[in-house]
Amino acid sequence: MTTAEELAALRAELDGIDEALYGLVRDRMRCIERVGAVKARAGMPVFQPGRADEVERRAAEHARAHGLDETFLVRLADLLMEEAIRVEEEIVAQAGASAGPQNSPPT
Ligand SMILES: C=C(O[C@@H]1C=C(C(=O)O)C=C[C@H]1O)C(=O)O
Repeated sequence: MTTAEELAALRAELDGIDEALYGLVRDRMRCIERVGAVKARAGMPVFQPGRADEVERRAAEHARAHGLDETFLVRLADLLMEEAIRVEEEIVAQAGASAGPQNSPPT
């Protein structure tokens, strides 16, 4: 196999892995939408610091257990949470807007 062929095969493998990874990100975001709907219904704040710490801790633990760089995996978890919070905020805002004036305090 030439170097070019070897690289092409590895890059095709990477493309497949990326597709699988993006599919999991999509699944995570669908789940986040459901979390956002629950929080909107319960009037809970979107950002839950205790849970965010736990997600970071689990990422660090996974990195240590599987020989990945801890800082990298925690950054990845933070990036996923950043997007999750943006989407949840949107869902909560929409739920508030569509609830209409009956949700506002009396004037
Ligand atoms: C998903 C949640 O909401 C936010 C997003 C998180 C995530 O993407 O894992 C974690 C903490 C939260 O602030 C949650 O509260 O569970």
